[in-house]
Amino acid sequence: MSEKLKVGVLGATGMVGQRFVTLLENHPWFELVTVAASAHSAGKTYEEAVGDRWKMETPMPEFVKNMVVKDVSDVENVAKDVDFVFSAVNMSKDEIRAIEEEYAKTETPVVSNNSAHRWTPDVPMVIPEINPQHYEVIKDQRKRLGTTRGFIAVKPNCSIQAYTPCLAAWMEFEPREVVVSTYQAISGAGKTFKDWPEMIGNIIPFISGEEEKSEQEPLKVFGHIEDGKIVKLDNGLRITSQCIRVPVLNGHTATVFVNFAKKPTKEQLIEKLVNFSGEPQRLGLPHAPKQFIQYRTEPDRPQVKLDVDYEGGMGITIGRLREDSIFDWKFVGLAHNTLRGAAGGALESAEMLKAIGYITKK
Ligand SMILES: N[C@@H](CC=O)C(=O)O
Repeated sequence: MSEKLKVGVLGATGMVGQRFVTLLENHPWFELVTVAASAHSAGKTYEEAVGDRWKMETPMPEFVKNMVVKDVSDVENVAKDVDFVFSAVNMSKDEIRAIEEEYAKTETPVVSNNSAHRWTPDVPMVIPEINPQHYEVIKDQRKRLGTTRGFIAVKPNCSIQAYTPCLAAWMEFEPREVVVSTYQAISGAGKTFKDWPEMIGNIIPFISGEEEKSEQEPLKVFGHIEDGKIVKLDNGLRITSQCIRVPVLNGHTATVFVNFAKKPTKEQLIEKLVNFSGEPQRLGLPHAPKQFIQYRTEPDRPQVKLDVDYEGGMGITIGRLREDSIFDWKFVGLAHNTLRGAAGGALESAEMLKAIGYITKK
């Protein structure tokens, strides 16, 4: 492997930013050289800026402690030293849309965890195992932005990761009506039990904007490119959801009911799940799970404590697939929300973008 690509993390002090920092320690292809955050953190060392707000299970990596945090709004100053950036900035949606475009216009690719650009029609929203073909729209986005190298790519919401891969694996059976309830960990809100003690022994039946994302984002992931824009799937697949915050640190669980146009057998469904793999597996990307979806036959799986870290938090665990009295089939899925569902998913996307030539040395 030639020289590593230099990367910056925008919003490096928040929970997703911390996850990026942790995942980038000793990355074989990428070297973290710049951390950027709000003006309040700028000028401090990373260790000082984070203070007692370090939320990862492992200690802060030594290599980042003395890096001086840059002001994320000082776009030219951040962009000059990096080949691309990960974005986990914490601003209003309008501000995020604007600043991510500013970075792209400095010819710096942006791989974003934020939702702000998910519905920009020429911005690919990719789960690399499912729809890497959507990266082709980057050439149209570059025309709009007037760039030759810079672009924005995003990943979809964490809440969809425990069931969208199943629907992808089962597309030939034509899933139609899907009813989902998600049970979402508190790290999805950037919190631990220390800073959200109200969640101990509690359930909150509302997560702002989450149900719309859970219902609509899979349709863009399953969409196609038409005239330089991604058009969402319109084949009769409809998803309805309820999203609930539960007292779990990491791991979003989903209970799912599905009707199909062509009802498959249980054996067919399981066979499709366990054999589902994509370009990340074929290319052997550093953060690609070897087995993307595991199926557990025990009646009490998936369990957060036993399964959330499957394949380093990048795999999905499915269980309890059984016939339903109203729908065709029902099952339970689990995905790690800050790994597969956030920083890990964005990192796998960046690895894919490098492997297929969209992110290169400046
Ligand atoms: N919006 C999500 C983020 C994913 O982890 C949530 O609140 O859980």
